[in-house]
Amino acid sequence: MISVFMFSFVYDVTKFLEDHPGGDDVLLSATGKDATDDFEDVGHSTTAKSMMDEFYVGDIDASTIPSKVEYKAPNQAHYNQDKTPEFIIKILQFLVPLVILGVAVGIRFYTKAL
Ligand code: HEM
Repeated sequence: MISVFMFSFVYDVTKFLEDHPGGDDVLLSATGKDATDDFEDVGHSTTAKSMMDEFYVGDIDASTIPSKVEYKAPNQAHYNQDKTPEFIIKILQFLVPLVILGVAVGIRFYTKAL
């Protein structure tokens, strides 16, 4: 049985797969999850909605729906891949441009003097 869950009801769409105007792939990908939003997003006609009675097999037992699990970011320190202490990186970020600038000014000064 290929069933989709919508509006707190279960529908068996096994026999409808080949006849569904939207194709069988959308029904198959909606199987085993709440397809209410997918169904609503398509903007199914009232004819489509009345057809659903044909495929109704039962109500969803609300007690079996898992409560929504909120994502919690793992509580771990920032991973420093190259193991270089952060303060050295900060000093280098400041020093490297200064050194480049110094070398550039030095070259300019030296070539001008010649
Ligand atoms: C028992 C459940 C369903 C029935 C009876 C049904 C029926 C229909 C019907 C009659 C149409 C033709 C257009 C219309 O009259 O609205 C249609 C189109 C469509 N349906 Fe369903 N449908 C069902 C479930 C679903 C689900 C769960 C999805 C998505 C996961 C879906 C996706 C689509 C798509 C993408 C179209 C094509 C829309 C278009 O080309 O404009 N349907 N369906």
